[in-house]
Amino acid sequence: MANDSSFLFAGIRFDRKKFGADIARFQKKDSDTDSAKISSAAEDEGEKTIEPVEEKVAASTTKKRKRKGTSSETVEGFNVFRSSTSVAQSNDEVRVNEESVELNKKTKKKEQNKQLERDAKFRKQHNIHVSGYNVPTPLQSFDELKSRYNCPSYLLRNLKELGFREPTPIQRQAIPVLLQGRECFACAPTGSGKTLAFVCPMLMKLKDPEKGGIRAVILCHTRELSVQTYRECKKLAKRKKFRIKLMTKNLLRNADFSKFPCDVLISTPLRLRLAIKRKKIDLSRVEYLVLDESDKLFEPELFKQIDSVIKACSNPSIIRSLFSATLPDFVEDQARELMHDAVRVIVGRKNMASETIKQKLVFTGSEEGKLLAIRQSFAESLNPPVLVFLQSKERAKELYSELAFDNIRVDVIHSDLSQAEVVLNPFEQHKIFIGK
Ligand SMILES: Nc1ncnc2c1ncn2[C@@H]1O[C@H](COP(=O)(O)OP(=O)(O)OP(=O)(O)O)[C@@H](O)[C@H]1O
Repeated sequence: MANDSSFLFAGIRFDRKKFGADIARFQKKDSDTDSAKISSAAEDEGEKTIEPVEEKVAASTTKKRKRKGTSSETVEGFNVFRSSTSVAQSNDEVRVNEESVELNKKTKKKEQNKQLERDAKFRKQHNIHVSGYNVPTPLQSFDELKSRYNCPSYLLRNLKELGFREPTPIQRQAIPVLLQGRECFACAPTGSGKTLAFVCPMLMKLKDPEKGGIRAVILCHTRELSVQTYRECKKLAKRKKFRIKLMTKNLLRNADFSKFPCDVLISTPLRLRLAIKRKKIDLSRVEYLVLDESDKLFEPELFKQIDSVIKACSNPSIIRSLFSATLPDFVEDQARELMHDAVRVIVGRKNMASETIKQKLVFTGSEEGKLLAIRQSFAESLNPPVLVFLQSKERAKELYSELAFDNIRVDVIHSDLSQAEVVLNPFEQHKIFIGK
């Protein structure tokens, strides 16, 4: 229609001088008057509005042309087909892209499933049982510490020098779990290498010595165990200047904990609790907390001390781990309350002794029967060195006094004896050693 009207008005001249006042009036009224309004004004005022109409028409034609111009590329001639081809092409491309993404996803999923199967098979082979979300692949060898986790060379060298060729089952699984930054509660038999399973990832996480405060805490339920853990730590950290400290009585009494350069602190719960209460030791920077022999640590008499240590380690990104030879249900319940998204790793069967230890249950009928059975075993089959564990120090003392009069080399160890009185290596002495 606009084109038609432009034809109608073509060639007509408009005397702007003559109709200047009217033009001004119209412009004042509404500068944005649309063509409909102008055309109605043209109807009212006849010739007067011809030029604006012409202008508007021209403008609208230009606009239309412009619009046409913009669309003409796609509408005219072969462009029509070209545009539809390009749309089809881009649709094809999108489809192909989607298909390849889908394929990639499927291949990835397949590969993941295969890896899960391989992991399950490997765990079965090593008697490792895990539960928890997204448990990392167990270690095939210590070399994987380098290839998968970029383990520093000092640590690999130390492992080699200590003669550790292959990781033990607990090490195979607990190390990757902790290196992934996951919390972990682990249960593996006595002597299965649990210490290395938590010290190795701890040293890797700490990377380098730092001065800012205590960064890792290992809690052990007895002084003897804490000394042993301290020694293991020192051996593994050789060639790296980590400040590894053992919380001794002396340290507790004399140290200025406000300036305490320490990367790793090893302590019993009672000493650490005293340091928190009396010396205001700051544990808020601790990134790594290990509860070793956690079944003992969670027993009622130690629980209060553990609780205050756990509360003092207030760093929100702390990684906590529990290691134990047995995992009673009450410990597991407490561990679950304490930890977030933890992985449970059990080697062998839960609460079972090592399969390399032969066990025998002997029915003796009465208390006296026990003594008789022990004497009989010594006479028949048990060759010293032998360790005899008893429930309490009273029972240890009793058995010692009974056996001391027999013709055998026997010694006793319990907490009433001073460190000087304790002979620490019964195996060198070839004795029967009775202890609590
Ligand atoms: N991968 C390994 N290869 C060979 N020996 C190892 C390995 N890991 C640890 N050991 C050694 O095995 C012994 C027992 O290790 P460790 O004391 O850590 O066991 P554990 O599971 O903590 O025992 P416990 O429950 O009595 O504390 C140690 O002498 C340790 O040096």
